[in-house]
Amino acid sequence: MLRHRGADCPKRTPATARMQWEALLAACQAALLLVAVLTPVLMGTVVAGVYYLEPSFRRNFFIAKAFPQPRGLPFFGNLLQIALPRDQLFRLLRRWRADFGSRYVISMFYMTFFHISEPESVEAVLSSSKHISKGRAYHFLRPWLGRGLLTSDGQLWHTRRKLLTPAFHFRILDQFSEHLQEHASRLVDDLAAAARDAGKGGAGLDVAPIISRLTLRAIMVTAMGKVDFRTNADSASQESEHSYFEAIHRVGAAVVERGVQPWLWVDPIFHLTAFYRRFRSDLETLHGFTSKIISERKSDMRECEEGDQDSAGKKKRTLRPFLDVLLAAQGEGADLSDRDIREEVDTFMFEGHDTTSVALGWALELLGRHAAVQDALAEELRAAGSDWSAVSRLPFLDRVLKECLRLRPSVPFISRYTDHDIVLSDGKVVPADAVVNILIYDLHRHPDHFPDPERFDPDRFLPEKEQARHPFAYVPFSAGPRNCIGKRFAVMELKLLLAAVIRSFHVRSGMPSREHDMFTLDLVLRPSTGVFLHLTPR
Ligand code: HEM
Repeated sequence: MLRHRGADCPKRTPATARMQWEALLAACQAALLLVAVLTPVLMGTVVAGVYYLEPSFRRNFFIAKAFPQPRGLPFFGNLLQIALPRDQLFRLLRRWRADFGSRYVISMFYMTFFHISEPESVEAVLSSSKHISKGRAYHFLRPWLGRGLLTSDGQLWHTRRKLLTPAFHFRILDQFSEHLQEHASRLVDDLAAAARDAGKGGAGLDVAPIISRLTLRAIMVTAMGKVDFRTNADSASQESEHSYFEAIHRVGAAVVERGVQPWLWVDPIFHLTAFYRRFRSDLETLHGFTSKIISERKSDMRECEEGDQDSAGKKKRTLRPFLDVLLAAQGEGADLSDRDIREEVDTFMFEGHDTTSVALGWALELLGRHAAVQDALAEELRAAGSDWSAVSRLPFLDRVLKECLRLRPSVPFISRYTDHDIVLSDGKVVPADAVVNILIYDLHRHPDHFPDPERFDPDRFLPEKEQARHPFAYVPFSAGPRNCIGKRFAVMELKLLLAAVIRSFHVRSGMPSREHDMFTLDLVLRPSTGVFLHLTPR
């Protein structure tokens, strides 16, 4: 039976309404009080739990007190200071170097990070065969690069490094010089065409995408054996190259942004974000691009297999380029799955083109600010002629390139986990199990080792000056057992490309004059907007 609702309800007088309102307020206050009491208790429990479970956090926290630290908040540490866009973050790191020196720490929650940029500590970390595990930032590269040479450690890293080192032997590099010279001429043609289209006005031409395209093709033709890229790529290939670059830029940015937002370190939380959906689709693009390179090379190799045997039908022992080394090792039964090979190809495609691309862009930009150095270099190149082996030995070109990589190191920071305590000469200790970030950008500006550090002066690398300097004051390719495996390749490529461009153009910079405003924090020293140059044919 239906009843009329109003019949049973007590009448709502102003007094009952006030009482209900007060009860509601009291309930809210109680709830707020509960939250206020419980939150610190909960946070305290988490912190205490982590400290209890992980004694190294506790130990490092106290040891770090000997180092200067930017003032942060209790519990959060410096977290809120680093929650910045990446270009501002780049400048913040420079300010911290100016304010706190070349050894300081920052913290986030219970974690401490040691920032170093002076040769003694850098040597202690890099020269050791013990501190070879990579820091936390590299974990975020794993979905992309897996356990390739850059991100792996332990026995796996040792085995792969041994397998791949011969792929960068100087005899192999000699074979590459012809390909690289072809690419150098192509770069000059592409720049000339783009400069004509861009005209003379404005900030000039953004050379970064043109150089990236060229260095990507150079690594594909040489290390990956993709010889069809010697000729002009068709429009489908150009489109997939373009998507590859865009995906690399976004994934690099995502890795840095994840690194400064600790809540995104937890995979299940990261996977809930829109950020992750974009990241996953970029990974598909990157992995699709490299898988195609591998499958094409596999079928090319099957076709060439017979030519690989001597007259007695035995396999010839030859030095092979990078991808062939991996595929041959797999064919001979090495413990290398298809996925392992793809992870190495992803690693070398990225390291092998993005580093050289930013290095060349920044070298041209620096020369575009220093006309006298540029003219002296052009004169040395003119006198040398076009023979590659002569170019590789030119002393001024060598010094110019070194100075460019000092001021604009392609890899501005690297990171390690320490294996054991490192006692520094002043008695301070960098403890075991700590994350040490080596700020190469700041190291190369240490005023004790590079007086008037912002001045562009290739003569800092005259032989007598180099010999007098601390060997770990200048490490653009890192140093010690985990140094850059592609250093010789990179130097050869950069010398050839730089020589070709300077022989063909007068270069003038179109960038803002304030140095640190041009960069954004990334895996490589990426420009915030582009690398703008005015190019005039010589
Ligand atoms: C200007 C060019 C380059 C610069 C400045 C550079 C710099 C570096 C640095 C600083 C590291 C150490 C990274 C770390 O410790 O986290 C490194 C490692 C590495 N580089 Fe390069 N690199 C360049 C070009 C290349 C090229 C052309 C290749 C490949 C063809 C390459 C492949 C690698 C690989 C695979 C590693 C990891 C090595 C290992 O951990 O054993 N790099 N590079």
